[in-house]
Amino acid sequence: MAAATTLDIPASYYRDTVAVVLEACPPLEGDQRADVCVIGGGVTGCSAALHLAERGYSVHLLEAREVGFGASGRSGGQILPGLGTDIATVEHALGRERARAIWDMSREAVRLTAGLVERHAIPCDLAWGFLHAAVKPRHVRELQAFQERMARDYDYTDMAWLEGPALRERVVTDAYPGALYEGEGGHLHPLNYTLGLARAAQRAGVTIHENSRVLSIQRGQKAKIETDGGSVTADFVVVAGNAYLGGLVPELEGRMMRAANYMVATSPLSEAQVASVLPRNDALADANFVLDYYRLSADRRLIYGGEVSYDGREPRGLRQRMDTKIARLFPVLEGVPIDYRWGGDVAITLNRAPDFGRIGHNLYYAQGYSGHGMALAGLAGQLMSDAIADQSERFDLFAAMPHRRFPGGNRLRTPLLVLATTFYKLRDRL
Ligand SMILES: Cc1cc2nc3c(=O)[nH]c(=O)nc-3n(C[C@H](O)[C@H](O)[C@H](O)COP(=O)(O)OP(=O)(O)OC[C@H]3O[C@@H](n4cnc5c(N)ncnc54)[C@H](O)[C@@H]3O)c2cc1C
Repeated sequence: MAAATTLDIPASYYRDTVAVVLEACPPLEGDQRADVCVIGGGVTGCSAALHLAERGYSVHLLEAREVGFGASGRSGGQILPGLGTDIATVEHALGRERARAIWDMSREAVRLTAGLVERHAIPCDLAWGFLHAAVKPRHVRELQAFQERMARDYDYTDMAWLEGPALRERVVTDAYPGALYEGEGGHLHPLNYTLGLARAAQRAGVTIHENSRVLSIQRGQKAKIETDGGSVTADFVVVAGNAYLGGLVPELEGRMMRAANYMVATSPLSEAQVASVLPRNDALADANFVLDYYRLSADRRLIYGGEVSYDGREPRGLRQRMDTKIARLFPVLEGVPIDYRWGGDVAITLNRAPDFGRIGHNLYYAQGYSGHGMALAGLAGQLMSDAIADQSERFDLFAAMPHRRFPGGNRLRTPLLVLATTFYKLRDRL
């Protein structure tokens, strides 16, 4: 019998529209044994667990709170090719050939997402179409150069530059001088997607324990992963705690910064309002460094994200600012109530490329997607599963990306990031 877990996720539109019920996920008790212990029940951890179980490994997944508690259950739900960083950063670090392989895998990540949704019949409202919108003339030049370069060097041609009436057919506002349309991008209900992966993992034989925060990992030929209720002894460990990991793995501290990002969901829009906002149901992100992004939900709410905070506290006047932004973009939505607002933590690396790696011979991790992990996290899970099964070539390609620690240690890291982001916010205004 399926038993519903109590979703201990901060109030959000996603939480109120959960459509996937997991088998019971009781807290870990006693001393257990598994081939692999996965730490973290977001997309990274659930995908790793699912792919490992499909390869025949016995897997225990330990989640500190509830599956989807982290970024995966709170995200904007946009699934996009590419990385959180510019492809030029990858080329600079690894050369054109490896950058090309990584770009191709980022596209594969989107296809993998769609494949998982289909194969496991995950009810997550997957829809296609994405607009990368210029806010100022500098963005127009940058996006057009990007389109040209990706077609020339990466055979990525599924993009169209839109402006004027062609753009207004997709987003009905005068705010953008132009936008790059990508047919390969799309959006979904991120919490239902994450829960759907977890349910598929359970069906493949994974044991999931919620309310089971890992407190320590004793390293060794076999690792012992401990919670306050029990332990799992495993040949391999997959660390998928991302922004929520804390100091569990000292080697990972300082390799990413945690920043909160905020979202609101309006009341459901009328058909007429939808036609005056996003008539083709695309997702959109603007080209600012501190970007705004939005899409429609299946029940026609505008799900709008933006605004950052580094101290975990909601920025003052958040709701008012979101209201103003929405009304400025779409005057037709002025006065439409905001029914929900919530926040979640994003893990940002210094170069904004994802950070994959192996510590010792048996601990794997993937983190720091820098706000671009909805599709990549699924691929990361699959690549960690491949690597554990001795097929590490593709995982190693990502792991080759060099990462520096944030300067300043624990005390100075946050102020430095705030300074850097303030600089980019100012730049966004130019
Ligand atoms: C508001 C917001 C909007 C976003 N929008 C987008 C978007 O539109 N498109 C996009 O591509 N990306 C977006 N992202 C980023 C994307 O959601 C993440 O990159 C992705 O979900 C990361 O998945 P994950 O599984 O690695 O981490 P998470 O989903 O954060 O999962 C980590 C899990 O590990 C658990 N955990 C941590 N430590 C422990 C421990 N010690 N023991 C046990 N469990 C532990 C946590 O409780 C958590 O559930 C957004 C993020 C946020 C916060």
